[in-house]
Amino acid sequence: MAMANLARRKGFLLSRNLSSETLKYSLSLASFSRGFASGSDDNDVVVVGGGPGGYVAAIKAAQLGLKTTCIEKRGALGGTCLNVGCIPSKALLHSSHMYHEAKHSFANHGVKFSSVEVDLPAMMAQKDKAVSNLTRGIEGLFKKNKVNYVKGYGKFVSPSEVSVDTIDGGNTVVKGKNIIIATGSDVKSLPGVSIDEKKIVSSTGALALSEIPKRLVVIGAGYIGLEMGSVWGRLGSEVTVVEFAPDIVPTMDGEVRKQFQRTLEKQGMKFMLKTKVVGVDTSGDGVKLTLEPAAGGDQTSLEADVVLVSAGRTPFTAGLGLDKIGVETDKVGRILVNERFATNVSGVYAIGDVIPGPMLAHKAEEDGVACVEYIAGKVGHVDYDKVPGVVYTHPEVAYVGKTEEQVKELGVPYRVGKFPFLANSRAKAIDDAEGLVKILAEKETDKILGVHIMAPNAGELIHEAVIALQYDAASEDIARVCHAHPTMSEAVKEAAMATFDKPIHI
Ligand SMILES: Cc1cc2nc3c(=O)[nH]c(=O)nc-3n(C[C@H](O)[C@H](O)[C@H](O)COP(=O)(O)OP(=O)(O)OC[C@H]3O[C@@H](n4cnc5c(N)ncnc54)[C@H](O)[C@@H]3O)c2cc1C
Ligand SMILES: NC(=O)c1ccc[n+]([C@@H]2O[C@H](COP(=O)([O-])OP(=O)(O)OC[C@H]3O[C@@H](n4cnc5c(N)ncnc54)[C@H](O)[C@@H]3O)[C@@H](O)[C@H]2O)c1
Repeated sequence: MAMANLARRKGFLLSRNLSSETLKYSLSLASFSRGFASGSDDNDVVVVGGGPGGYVAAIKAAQLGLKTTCIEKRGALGGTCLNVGCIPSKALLHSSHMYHEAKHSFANHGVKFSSVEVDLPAMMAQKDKAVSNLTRGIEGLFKKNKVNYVKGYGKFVSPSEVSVDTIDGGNTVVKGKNIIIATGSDVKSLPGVSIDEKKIVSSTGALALSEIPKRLVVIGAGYIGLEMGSVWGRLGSEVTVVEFAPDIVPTMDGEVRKQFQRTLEKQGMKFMLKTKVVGVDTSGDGVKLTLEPAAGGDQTSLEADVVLVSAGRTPFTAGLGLDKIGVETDKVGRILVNERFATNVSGVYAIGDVIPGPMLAHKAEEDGVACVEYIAGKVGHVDYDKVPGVVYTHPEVAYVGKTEEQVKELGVPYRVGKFPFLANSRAKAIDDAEGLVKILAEKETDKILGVHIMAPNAGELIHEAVIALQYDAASEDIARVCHAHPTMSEAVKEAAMATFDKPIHI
């Protein structure tokens, strides 16, 4: 850590003065970097794509004193996450949760209504307002940081030039000494299931349905399927999730996943695991799906009004001209980069969903910052093993580090400490006590290997664990830290106590 800080400070001092000495330093640290602009029209950094990876990289580059342009085709900044992903889905998750609580839980707290109903257009308008405020906010940040913003579709004409078909019908060529590809991802289509965004929708269509479907079939029990299934289930749809694998959310700890599935089932979600969709027929009023066991066998059918395809996402590089400049990709189309986000083509970098690694907004942001720090001759830092994952259902499930299955596979002797929210005073006080904290630690050293939380606010609670893992903390470190009472966070402390010794409250 001390070394990294020293290198950061050194890089900072040098980057304030873009002299030939700076150039030498940055070239020696990042030999693939083509250096910086010196008074010409060329940019030091051009970013293609204005999502969480791209816009954050652009702002950071400008903050480091680099002349920066960001090219974005959709006419709004924020990418998938802000426009059709993280933000609109969380807006609808919150609104639908409020409706569900009002309908099913408020009376338990002594709050009674004569009636409660959904105003779907108002709910959608609230979501759209949140999105447009935030996208405009990023434009404001670009202005504040002097990032040049070009609205249009970019394609490489050479490793240092991007031709942009602008959204107003023109064309311009943007030149850059360093070009960062941050073009993100798109929905993965399934053979024989064509998305029309009406009856068969991707997440984008599922975020903008004009009516509450009576029957919603979700293909894929991953993040999108469970979050969007929860939204429409709370608003009244009968939700059936068809999943090819034997389990929901394959990346989750097995024990937590089982509890999570039971909770979702109690909420009314139905699961058909080890099942594949082999055909869809949209010729009638609704949709008729043909299903088959994943291992093969007799076909069955299932009727739906709307089908959500959420079986993963795929890197998006269409029309970018990667072949023209020879950028290498893997067999699923992800751009291959080294530890400094450099592709095989000198001066061309890639970050976010378009490269291997978790397809998450916060990971894309970290990539973006680290990538431009390297370009500027500084030290960047991203640790993919410590990127938290959160499913924003109710309760939420959040995790960081290894699952128990992964620890077993490593063959490291380990201890497990668990604490249920049923024994947490705050969770009981607010009558929202479903879930647990589970901590895995190395037996010999007590070093924390993984933390898994299912709780109403697990997505917030997990950051204590992320910091602990980042600092190589032991479970005893968390257990001996004073936690405020009454808070949900006390369950993290108690689980840590259960890991290295004994909890108090169970
Ligand atoms: C429904 C949904 C919910 C999600 N929820 C979460 C969540 O809660 N938390 C989380 O961490 N992640 C979430 N994600 C994932 C998250 O959205 C992505 O991981 C993240 O957006 C990736 O950022 P990115 O910058 O790599 O790419 P993107 O956000 O996809 O941005 C890429 C941008 O590049 C632009 N572009 C592409 N090609 C070109 C070109 N040739 N020229 C110009 N512009 C171009 C695109 O228009 C796009 O705006 C969600 C995704 C979906 C679909
Ligand atoms: N809360 C969040 O952070 C959040 C929310 C939404 C999306 N995302 C990101 O977006 C990405 C895409 O989300 P997603 O839910 O589409 O993908 P996912 O990878 O999370 O889940 C896809 C699921 O579909 C299943 N599947 C694959 N092919 C299938 C088939 N033919 N039939 C049935 N099931 C099939 C997989 O086994 C898997 O369980 C995720 O990787 C995630 O990182 C994150």
